[in-house]
Amino acid sequence: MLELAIHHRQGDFELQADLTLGEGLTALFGASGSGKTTLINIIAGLIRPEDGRILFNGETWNEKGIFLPPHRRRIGYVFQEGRLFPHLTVLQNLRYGEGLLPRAERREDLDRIAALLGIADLLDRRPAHLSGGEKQRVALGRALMASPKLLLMDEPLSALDTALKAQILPYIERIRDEFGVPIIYVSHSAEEVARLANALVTFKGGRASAVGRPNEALATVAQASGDLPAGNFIEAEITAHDETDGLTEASSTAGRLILRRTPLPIGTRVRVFIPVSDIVVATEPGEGLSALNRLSGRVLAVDDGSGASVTLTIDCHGQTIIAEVTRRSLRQLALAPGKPVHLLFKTVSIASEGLFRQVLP
Ligand SMILES: Nc1ncnc2c1ncn2[C@@H]1O[C@H](COP(=O)(O)OP(=O)(O)OP(=O)(O)O)[C@@H](O)[C@H]1O
Repeated sequence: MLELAIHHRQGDFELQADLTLGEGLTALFGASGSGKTTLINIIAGLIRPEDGRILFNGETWNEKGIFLPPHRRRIGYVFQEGRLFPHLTVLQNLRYGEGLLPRAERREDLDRIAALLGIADLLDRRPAHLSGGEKQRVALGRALMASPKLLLMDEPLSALDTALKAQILPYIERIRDEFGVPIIYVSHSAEEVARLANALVTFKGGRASAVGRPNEALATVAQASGDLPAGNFIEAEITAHDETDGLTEASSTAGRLILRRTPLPIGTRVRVFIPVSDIVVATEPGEGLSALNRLSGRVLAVDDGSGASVTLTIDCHGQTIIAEVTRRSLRQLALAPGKPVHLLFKTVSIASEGLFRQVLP
């Protein structure tokens, strides 16, 4: 557990962070210049905060009069560009991280890490002869070889194109799921955050705030980042596959979801993305409709903005879902707080890229 109580000024910028970060992957999300890199540099010990307390699993890293230097914090740091040593081979780059540790503390096995990251065939090459994605996988491997207690990743995918990102994301998921090392991950991409994050910290005006319910906050994050349309994230568990119809069923607090057949096994926890624009709101259950997904709930709030459509916040058995209707529908259906409603959407509204596998700590 990482406990932070930090106040730091640099120039005109002030960072305030009072946070407790736990297991799994915590995403730091916020506009450019909002202080994300400053915070992870403070955690890493690369910046000494003006005033602050950092405790990691009970060990004091920073407090008045105490400053544990970076190399004693046992942190793995992966940057935007891999920053590999150009004169060393992949193998030597990997061994470098390990070499920083006393022999007794070396926990990681090079073969296991090289296999996990798919770099076993690259060990003799130098960074100049690697693709961008390969470099980043080696950078991940080098960080892991130092047997870190905490991994910091500052936009590790942002220098890669979409295809390469898709190639690396599963490796980051495996690190998250198989290493048991907490990860703090800076990202501008809602898609990455949706797929990877167990917890979320957002930054506004230099203030870092932990978000209690990441699924709901993710919808806002998605809109802010512009890489996903306005939508809802629902946490669910895969319960059955229907081979005949090519469908997968998942259960969630909100109700049963019918998805397109996914290869993910039964029992897998997923985060499902449903765009706001695909949800139909009805006051009757509705028969003779093709939409397979039907959730029931109650209107919590009506956001009567200025445009032609109105945003509804609906509570579906504890899961908040956002939907949009026209002003005319609002009137005709007499939608108001407290009104019971049914939400319909098609299975095809859930794109396969809108299904994010989760392993929650
Ligand atoms: N050495 C410095 N001296 C003064 N101000 C600085 C210094 N380094 C960064 N800043 C300022 O601190 C603020 C936070 O910067 P930081 O790099 O932490 O933001 P960020 O959220 O990581 O941004 P990005 O997403 O663009 O990487 C910015 O306003 C930046 O201009």
